[in-house]
Parts: sequence; structure tokens; C-alpha cells
Amino acid sequence: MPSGPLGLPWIGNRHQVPGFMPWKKFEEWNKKYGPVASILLGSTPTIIIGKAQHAWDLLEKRSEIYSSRPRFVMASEILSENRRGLMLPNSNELWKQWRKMLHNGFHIRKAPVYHGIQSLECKVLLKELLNDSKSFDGYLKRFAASIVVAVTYGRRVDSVDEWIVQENIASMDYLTSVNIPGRYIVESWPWLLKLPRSLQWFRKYPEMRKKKDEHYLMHLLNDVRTRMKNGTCPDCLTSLALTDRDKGKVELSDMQLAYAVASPFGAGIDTTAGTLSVFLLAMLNYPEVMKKAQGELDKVVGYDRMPEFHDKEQLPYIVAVINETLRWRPIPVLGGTAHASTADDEYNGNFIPKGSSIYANMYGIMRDEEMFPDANLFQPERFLPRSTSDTTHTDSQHPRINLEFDLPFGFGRRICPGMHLGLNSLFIAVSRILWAFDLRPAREGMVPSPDAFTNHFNSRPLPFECKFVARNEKIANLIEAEWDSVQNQRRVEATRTYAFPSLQEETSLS
Ligand code: HEM
Repeated sequence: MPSGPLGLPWIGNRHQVPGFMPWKKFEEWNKKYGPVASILLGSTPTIIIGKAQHAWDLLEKRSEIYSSRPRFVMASEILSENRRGLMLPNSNELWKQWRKMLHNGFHIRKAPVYHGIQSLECKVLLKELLNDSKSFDGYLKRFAASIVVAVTYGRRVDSVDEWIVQENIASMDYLTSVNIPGRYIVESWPWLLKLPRSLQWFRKYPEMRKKKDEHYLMHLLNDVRTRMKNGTCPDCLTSLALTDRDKGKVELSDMQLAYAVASPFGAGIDTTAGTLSVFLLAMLNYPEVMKKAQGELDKVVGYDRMPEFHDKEQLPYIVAVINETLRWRPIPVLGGTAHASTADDEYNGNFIPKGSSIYANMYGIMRDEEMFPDANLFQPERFLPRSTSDTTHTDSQHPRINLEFDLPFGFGRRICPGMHLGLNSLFIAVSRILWAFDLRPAREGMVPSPDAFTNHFNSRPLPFECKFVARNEKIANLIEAEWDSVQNQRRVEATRTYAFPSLQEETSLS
């Protein structure tokens, strides 16, 4: 097997994986033992990948054997009775139906269907930031949540305090806090599940959370069902899944369906809002990047209108800023949920046994100095073709480091199905925030630390302050005018029809 730190009998390396930010220890091991290292978590061989090329070689080129998921005792079996597709092995029937449902809803040609809701939510966001920049973090979450809730349940979200957002945050915070390698002993020793139930001390909290999850996810499903009966529900992922089930195209129970459609809700809010928070942190630390990006926007868009999706081609520096944000401080630090292998394999002379868990440690991969020279610096230029006169950075020269950067979204058959929806949300929000505001530290000279992050599976910046100063009066007036103009649309939007394809239509398309 690939080399790695020496462990102990029975527990392997479990005791060496810290509960605090294990991705940093993984990076250290990759530096010491090589870009493909191995450890044992209990009896499970676990491969840690620290360079993109090796992740592409294994998880992408050999995706037929590296696209499963390991066994998740806490996060999947106990917390959801194996109903979350994200944690299911790819051989599972439920996973296949779930993945197809998401692909049909969110693939690249479908993504523009949501431009309308994304633009609307962004106009609301600008007005919120103009009025009250202190609460910006809540507004970023509202923005991300409203888009995801609209495409999933056909409803908008007006405030981050609404129960629908609060329940999701509580549920996801819990899920991501239990889904950290090495944190629970039962993951390494599943035989503990054979103890009498009353002695399984680790069940108490996940089972309490499961009851709450079942309740609110069923409530959301039933709400869509009621509005479908009343004729007041726009087409959305849930209504189409219910229709497909009625036609016999999907074979899922109510509870399975409630969990299946909730996955964008779980996977798309934290990641999008967290990335926007990283973007603000970067702008406060690199004001010269902000100025350069604003220069591009001023040239292409001017002050008489806001940036629109159709401007994207003319805004390569903005796209590079987004790519660099996703690279500089990736939110899914461990590369999302671990992959698992389904056959014995050999790679670069090493044996990788069937049933290994694989972490493409995004934290380390994105800080690989060979691929991203001066990796700790925020340099959007690394994604742009370098002009000969440009001496601001060292080029990576890697052919996949360009404006089409997809590394932050994972690998192979498990690649993020919400990538295009997520990228579009980031584009409209980043371009309009930079167009509208100068971002400044709340207090002169008090720039927030670029290294203070949470210890979550989706690791986001710790709370910091940021001042949003409208760049000029014309822009402030336009934000107000656009806000006024969307008031009516905000109400109508709830009943707008999205052109979601049914499973049947999409299958015939592909
Ligand atoms: C900036 C935004 C986002 C980032 C950085 C991101 C990143 C990721 C990553 C790294 C993975 C793991 C892929 C792997 O296992 O190889 C993933 C999976 C996933 N993402 Fe995203 N994501 C984002 C937005 C979204 C959105 C908006 C949605 C929903 C529409 C979404 C839904 C999912 C789902 C359902 C999975 C699990 C796929 C599976 O297990 O087969 N993501 N994402």
C-alpha cells in the first residue's frame, strides 16, 4: 500500500487523526509520505491524495472503481437510515435514481433556466447589503438558500430567520460535524452496533436529529403536494419527482423521496454562501485585486446598468477571481464526502485494496506549490493566459488551470451535480457586489485574518466584519430602482413555472 504513518494494532492510525482540522494533518502526511499516502482507520484502508493529478488519475480516469462511498455509520446509517444519496454507494438503486434526478435538473444546458431567479435574488441581496452591511453573512445565506429552495420546492426565502433556512442550517451543521474522519469510534469499530441498543451511547444525538429531519423534510414534501393539488405550485425538483413517481418512473417511498429532493438543499447552500464569504475575505486582504476587477466591470458594464449573465464572456478577470476564491480557501476542505473503491487496484507500483476510503484532500491539493505557485497568495491571474509583460505571478502552466476550472467540484461520477447552478450564483453575486460596492474593513487597518476558519466538514471563515460602501450615487440609486422593480416579481416568482424536464424527456434528449 502507499506509505503512511505507522499505526497501532486494532486502531490503526485513528488516534493520530486530530479532531481539529484533520485536513491539515493530511496535508502534512502527503508532504512527508508522498502525494498518495495511506492510513488505517480501524481496519479500513484510507487513501489520502494531496495532488490534483493523482486525484484525476484515480477518481476520474478510473472512476468505474473509485465512485462508491464508504460505510458511514453515524452520518448515514444512524442519522438518516441510508436515505441521503450523497452517502450511498453508486451500486445502490436509490443512488442511481437520485443522481439521474439531479443531473436532469441541473446539468449545464439546464443551468440558464435559473438565471431569472438568481438575478432577482441578487438584486434583493444588493439592497440588503446597501441598507445594513453589518448582517452581510445572513444575507449571503439567504441569497444562496432562496435560490436552492426555489429550484427545489418552488418557494422563495425572504429572511434567513425563516424556519425553512434555520432547520436546514441546524441539520447540515450536525451532519457535517459528525462526518469527519476519525471523530467517532463506531466508524472504525462498527461491531459496537451489536451492543444492546441502550448501551450504544453514540446514538442519542443523531437519533434526536433524525426525528427532526424526518419531520421537516416530510413537511416540505407535503407542502409541495398540497400546492400541486391547489394548482399553486410552480414546477420544481419536488413536484417533478412526485409526478414521475405517480407515472411509475421513480420507485421511492415518501420518506425516501423527501430526503432525495432535499440534497440540493443540504449540499448547495453552505457551499455557495461560504464561498461568497471567502470572496469578501479575499477582497479585504487584497484590495488591489478588487480595484482591478472593478476596472474590468467599469469598462464592460459602466454605471447605467448592473452586470448580467450575458456579460460573462467579456469579464474574464471576474471569472478568474471566482476560480481563485474556490481554490484559495475551498469550503469542502476534504473534497466533499470520501469516495470508496470497489475493486483491488494498483497505482504507481502501490496496491490499493477494494473497500478503501479515498480522500482527495482539497485543502492540500489547492495549496500544492507545484500546481499553484505562491499558493497562499490570492492571485486570480493564475487562471488567465499570461502576457509576456505580466510579472505579477508565476504561472502554473498546467492545462487544467484556466477559466474552465472544475477541480473545486470534485471528481468522476460523483462530481458535484450543482456545479453550474453554483457557479452561476457565484458569478452574478461576485460581479454585482464588486460593481456596486467598495469593500472595506469595518475599522481602519483592521483586516480580518485570512486563516481563521471553522472546524467543519464545510470549513467557512469565522465571523468577521466588512463595510459595503456604494461606489457612487448613481449605483446606489440603481440598486434602489432595481429593488423597486422586483417587488412585484418577488411575489409572482413564487408561481412562475420552471422548465424542469421530466426523467422521460431528458432520457430521450441524451
Ligand atoms: C460553490 C458551490 C459548490 C461547491 C464548491 C461544491 C462542491 C462539491 C464537491 C467538492 C462535491 C464532492 C464531489 C465528489 O465526491 O467528488 C460536491 C458534491 C455534491 N454537490 Fe456540490 N458544490 C457546490 C454547490 C452545489 C449546489 C448549488 C448543489 C445543488 C444543486 C450541489 C449539490 C451537490 C450534491 C448533491 C453532491 C453529491 C454528489 C454525489 O454524491 O453523487 N452542490 N459538491
